[in-house]
Amino acid sequence: MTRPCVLALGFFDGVHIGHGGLLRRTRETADRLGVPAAALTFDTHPDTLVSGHSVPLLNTPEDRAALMREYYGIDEVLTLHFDRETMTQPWERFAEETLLGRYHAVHLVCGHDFRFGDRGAGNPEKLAAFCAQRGIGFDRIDVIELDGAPVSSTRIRALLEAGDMAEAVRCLGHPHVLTGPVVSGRHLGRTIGIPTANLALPPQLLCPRHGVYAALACFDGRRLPAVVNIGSRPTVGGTHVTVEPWILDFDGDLYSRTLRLEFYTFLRPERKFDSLDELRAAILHNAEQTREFFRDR
Ligand SMILES: Cc1cc2nc3c(=O)[nH]c(=O)nc-3n(C[C@H](O)[C@H](O)[C@H](O)COP(=O)(O)O)c2cc1C
Ligand SMILES: Nc1ncnc2c1ncn2[C@@H]1O[C@H](COP(=O)(O)OP(=O)(O)OP(=O)(O)O)[C@@H](O)[C@H]1O
Repeated sequence: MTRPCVLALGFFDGVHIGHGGLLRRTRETADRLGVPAAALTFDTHPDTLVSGHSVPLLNTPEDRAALMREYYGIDEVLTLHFDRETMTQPWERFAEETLLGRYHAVHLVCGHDFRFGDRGAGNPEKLAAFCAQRGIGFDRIDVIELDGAPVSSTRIRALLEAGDMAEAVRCLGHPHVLTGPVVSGRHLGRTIGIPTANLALPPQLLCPRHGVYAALACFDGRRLPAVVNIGSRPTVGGTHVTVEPWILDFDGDLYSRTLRLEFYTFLRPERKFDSLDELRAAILHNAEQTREFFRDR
């Protein structure tokens, strides 16, 4: 960032409705000050280094940035490298050198529980005092709850692992997004009249519960209903997990193209069927459910 900006602070995995309050305030303040609205995120989830366990993420960095732009009009998403040095930096130094020095923030926005710097010593109260001393604007956004509990990336990860896509979508405020290149499958789908595109699941991403979902497939400015299987395809002896959409009302080649899937609801768990005929009948039924789901939307 080379110009002054209003800067939202956090990681923003999922870009959920809790983040939304903060990002909306960032956009409004930027408009008032006549500067760009920016959001900070990291290339690695801080908890991966802090706790030593990798955090399976809801979005790739590209999708995270796209969602912040699309839904909240954020102009610039700043992805900072997170390593041991970032983790052990005293909070004042991070605020001074990175937020103000490198990114030229003239106004900072963070959430109620934002922690940063060595041992998480930086918090909204300290940041408010730091900003007041330097004549920098500051907002701390109150927690946003749904059904009596805070919305968080952790809550949404648990919902996806349990297959509760519809509830995850309520917390997100938009469909769950997965974007990736279309890779080659075994071309068995075509032989049962169900051509599917295979999407490679980026390695750091969380895999939702194995099963069948109603989604929209987005490519070339089109948005078409798709019925998607996530799983290892036990009926045909699959070995690894794939994300396989059957894009309804589409006939064409998508190999090596980039496809964005927008997931809305879970239809059923993945199963090992006794025959390909049974599998085919189940998929046709799921396709009908998907058409029905999107009929009035
Ligand atoms: C909507 C949908 C639902 C599916 N459900 C299952 C399932 O429950 N069990 C299973 O073993 N495979 C399931 N599959 C995967 C199929 O076995 C797979 O699409 C087919 O074998 C083609 O694989 P290929 O792309 O490698 O050619 C499903 C696929 C789709 C598109
Ligand atoms: N429900 C919420 N209401 C208001 N602000 C939120 C909410 N959830 C997160 N924030 C704020 O949004 C920013 C980004 O949040 P961040 O992605 O770091 O956490 P999170 O969504 O709570 O995820 P986690 O579950 O990993 O803690 C932070 O400043 C955080 O305080």
